[in-house]
Amino acid sequence: MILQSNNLVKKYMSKTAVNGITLDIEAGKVYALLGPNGSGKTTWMKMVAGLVKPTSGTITYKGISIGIESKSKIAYMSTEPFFYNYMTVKDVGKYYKDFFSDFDEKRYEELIERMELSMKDKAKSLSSGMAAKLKIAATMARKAELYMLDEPLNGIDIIARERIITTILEVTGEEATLIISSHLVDELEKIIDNAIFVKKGTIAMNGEAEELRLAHGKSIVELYKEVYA
Ligand SMILES: Nc1ncnc2c1ncn2[C@@H]1O[C@H](COP(=O)(O)OP(=O)(O)OP(=O)(O)O)[C@@H](O)[C@H]1O
Repeated sequence: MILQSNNLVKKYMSKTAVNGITLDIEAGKVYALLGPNGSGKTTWMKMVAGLVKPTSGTITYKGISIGIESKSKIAYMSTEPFFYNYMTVKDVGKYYKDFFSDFDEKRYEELIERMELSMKDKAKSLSSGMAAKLKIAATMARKAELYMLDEPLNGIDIIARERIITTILEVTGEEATLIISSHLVDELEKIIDNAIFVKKGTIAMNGEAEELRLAHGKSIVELYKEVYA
């Protein structure tokens, strides 16, 4: 087990965003973190990334509480923009390199090319889809152990999505662990090992994708519709 979330709770005033999530994440697997808007996916990821403090419960990464050590091994891509308008794509790479010692410039160059972006592009001139690709490239250029991508496919056209998913899987290799949050279930169905269904801050269903399909005689897409109907 690489990551353990034990009865994790996050309350904002009267709002409970995460209401007791217990999860074990295994190394080398690809997880889909599924759920409709407001179900608590982002809040859970932010707690794992060490950006939001849990109200109660514990999270350990390789047996140690989330902190400086885990932050250096976990690459988290938030839904929020992370670069400034005046930056070029190249500047974004430099900016990231300053923050993360595991940032691999060569890998960044390769990713920028695969995303069909140019180092000279100005961040402010990018379309929202291009900016989304840039964010993925910067995150995946880190040689992290665990990648957590919050809604990476949002704003990316349907043709590019499949290619981007393939790129993500190729660049991380077999050993890395991936947690991808999305409501675009059909795009993830083919590539995931495990599916986690989050509903109103709790886990509604969780397991190996193939086992879930066999046990219920349904695809993950069909299960998604059933869980959130
Ligand atoms: N900083 C905050 N202050 C108050 N409430 C918050 C805050 N962050 C999240 N929430 C609330 O917690 C709940 C869970 O939000 P969260 O962003 O984790 O959901 P999500 O599953 O990621 O949704 P989406 O798919 O829309 O991104 C929502 O009801 C949201 O309004």
